[in-house]
Amino acid sequence: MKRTGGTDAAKRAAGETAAELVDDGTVVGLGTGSTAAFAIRAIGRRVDAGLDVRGVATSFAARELARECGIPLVELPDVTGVEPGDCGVGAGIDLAIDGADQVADGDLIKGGGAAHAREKLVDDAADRFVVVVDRSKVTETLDDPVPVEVLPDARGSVADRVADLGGEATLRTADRKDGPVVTDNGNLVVDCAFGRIDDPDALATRLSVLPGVVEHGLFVGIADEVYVGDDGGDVDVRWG
Ligand SMILES: O=C[C@H](O)[C@H](O)[C@H](O)COP(=O)(O)O
Repeated sequence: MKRTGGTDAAKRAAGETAAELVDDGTVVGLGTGSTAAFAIRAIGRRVDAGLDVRGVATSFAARELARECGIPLVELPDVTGVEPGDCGVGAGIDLAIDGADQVADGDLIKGGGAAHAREKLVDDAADRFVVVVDRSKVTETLDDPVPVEVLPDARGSVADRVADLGGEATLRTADRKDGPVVTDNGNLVVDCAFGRIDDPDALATRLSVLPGVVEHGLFVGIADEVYVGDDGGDVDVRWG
């Protein structure tokens, strides 16, 4: 679920500071959401000024924004290898910059924009994954609902299994669409409320093995640093 407390000034500070980390001649993972968008626009301005970079988009929305900003794009298999037995021989992703919905002790909940499956692929493949958030996202423990992308036919069975785990699943719908939200991958999202998540790693493992789950929004042990922006334009680097 999206937290709406953060200001644009704080998001801009985090996103634009992280965009300065992009080195010439590298491949950068381009995150999804309003905070990552500040980073994408800043990278676009650096490309205009001569930066040589290739981007790997984490969603349809990130791809459209990167195109608009003039960032040359490649697909994930182009940089990770695509032939059988060839995985990992490509250039790889040097740096990924992406937002989050909640951060506690360096672990994340993502997927407020239903993009977490591809985000996890790209962010995890990066040598360095930098998260960009405003202060409203940082909490002591994770306790927001966890977005879970499911195969459409599995929405009921996953909801039942989530209940067995002590959670409550709600099929995500959108304000301006009849019916459920459909992800970029053609799947559905159930938001699973567990209350306070004391052991995110254990919950991540339990969710991953449920039949029909494509990907969940718990990012445990994946982030290298979290750039936390505030309204005054300062950025605090945590868990680095
Ligand atoms: O699916 C969407 C992503 O995980 C976003 O990175 C996340 O929702 C944060 O977005 P925002 O920066 O707009 O709060």
